[in-house]
Amino acid sequence: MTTTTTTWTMESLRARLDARVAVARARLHGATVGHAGWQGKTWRALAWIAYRDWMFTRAFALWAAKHYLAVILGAVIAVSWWGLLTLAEVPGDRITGPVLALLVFWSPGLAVGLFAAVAPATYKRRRHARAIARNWPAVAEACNLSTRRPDGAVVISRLRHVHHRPGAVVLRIETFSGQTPESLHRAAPAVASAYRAHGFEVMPVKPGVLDLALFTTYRIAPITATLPVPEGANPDALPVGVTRTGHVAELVVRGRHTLVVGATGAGKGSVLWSVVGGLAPAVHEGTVRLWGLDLKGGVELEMGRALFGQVAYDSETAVRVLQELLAVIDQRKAAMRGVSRLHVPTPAEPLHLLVIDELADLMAYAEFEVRREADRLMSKILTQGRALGVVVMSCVQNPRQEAVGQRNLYSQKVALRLDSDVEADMVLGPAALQAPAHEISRSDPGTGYLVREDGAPVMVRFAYWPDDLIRQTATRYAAPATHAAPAPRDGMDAANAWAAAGGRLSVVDNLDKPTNELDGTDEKPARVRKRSPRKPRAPRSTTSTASTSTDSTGEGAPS
Ligand SMILES: Nc1ncnc2c1ncn2[C@@H]1O[C@H](COP(=O)(O)OP(=O)(O)OP(=O)(O)O)[C@@H](O)[C@H]1O
Repeated sequence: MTTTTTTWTMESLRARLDARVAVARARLHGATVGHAGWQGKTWRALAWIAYRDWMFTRAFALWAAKHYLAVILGAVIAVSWWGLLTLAEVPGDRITGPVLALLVFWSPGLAVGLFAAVAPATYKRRRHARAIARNWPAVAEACNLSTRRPDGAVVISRLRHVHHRPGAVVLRIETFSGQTPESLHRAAPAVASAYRAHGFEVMPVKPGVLDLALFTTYRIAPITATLPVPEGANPDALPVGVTRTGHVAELVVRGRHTLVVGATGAGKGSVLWSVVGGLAPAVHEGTVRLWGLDLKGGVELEMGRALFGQVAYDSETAVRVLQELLAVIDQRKAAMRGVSRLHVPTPAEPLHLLVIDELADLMAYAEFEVRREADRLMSKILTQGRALGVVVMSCVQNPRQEAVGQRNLYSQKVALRLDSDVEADMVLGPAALQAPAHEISRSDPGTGYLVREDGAPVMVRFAYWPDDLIRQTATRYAAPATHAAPAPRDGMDAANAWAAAGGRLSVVDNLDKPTNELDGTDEKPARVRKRSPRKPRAPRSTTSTASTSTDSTGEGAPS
């Protein structure tokens, strides 16, 4: 009881102290550099001078500490010289000579100080790089990047150079003869830990040489998307955000199924719209055709409805959409047999991308019959569609088996913030070690790990797509009428977008049609059987899909 009271008191004291310090800092800031007008400008100028002065003094002091003999010798010579001149009462100037002597000994330190004052950031980076290089032999030995030759000499992997990128310091490391590149990969976590990095990324440069990026920050600053341009809409390298090294993060859409997993509020919308919005110019051009399933009643997709050919907002329609997509696969199979092994999108034969927002609504929470049919169709699409130009991007909150039974059929994964390490492991498998998605902060929505086919995870901050931008993109790049234009709905975004885009399909044409019906489609709607009382089920070991085909290339036989 006493302990609780003490803890509470200590905590409340600390909180009050923190609050007071924060208020005092804010006041000081407001009264000095944050002040508007000439007073603020004067304070800012003084702060600038003080900082440069501090950098000069610090750099010189560090140099002097290292070269203390030169410093002492210079001081002794200068003082002695001046003393002798004074004692001997030599007429004339007694200062210039001793000062020049001092400068001769101290000039390297003064030059370093001047450099630090003029370019403080570069100075700091260089010092950091030198410290890393200095520690490298010890780190390399401790991380098993060394070997002892028969003559007793110790050979370590060579650190070619160290350079800085925004948020990261990159070590270029070279193998010694007899060492495999895999050993460098294996040692990467230990090296990152030795340098107290927030994370790491391994990028092969050429045989035997790789770049090891050590992250100096855990966060990637948020970015907001802008209206996409046609040059960017490349399904082979679609820009979707930024990496921790400040590079543009690119997602391969063609030939890959993508699974996006993230807890609620993790930013799945950012991934979805980065892909859909990024591809919008290609959609408009006709080389990409979008299909959408949004069983949350269209809350997400309706905003950019004009970009989609077909959408389904309920599970029965979703099954029909899946059947139509499977029909595309069957047609393509016949057309491509013996001609090509990877579909090349053209306006006549576009890349079909099925976007599913909340996969669990279809695969786990729908009626049993619907679930079973959806599971069968999805398995076929996932195993056969990839090379035929039919790819899937599924977003889901819960990565557990019943929700994403086919997760092994997705060739690349995006793990946004997850609730536990078990979930990270479930989604990413062995890559979870390098991609702790459960450690992503709640305050960083849109941040996640992209794990491509090669299994190497890259931390990415996906671009944020505000609602207005989505509407604007849908208006500017609406899908062609041949992509089964949406039937305008009263008061809904798609209708507005479509009308603004020129309404290539007249409202009247569509009035009597169900929203997502294809023109000229003579397919019958999916037969959804009424649910009968369920018999007690025998326990299942695994779902049929996962057990029959785990071929990550997606070319295995359908279940
Ligand atoms: N890339 C981003 N940068 C900054 N903020 C973002 C980003 N992505 C999302 N957010 C913020 O996080 C909020 C939640 O994002 P979003 O709706 O996409 O999450 P979600 O994973 O789809 O959640 P749910 O599964 O509950 O629908 C957004 O309203 C937005 O404020």
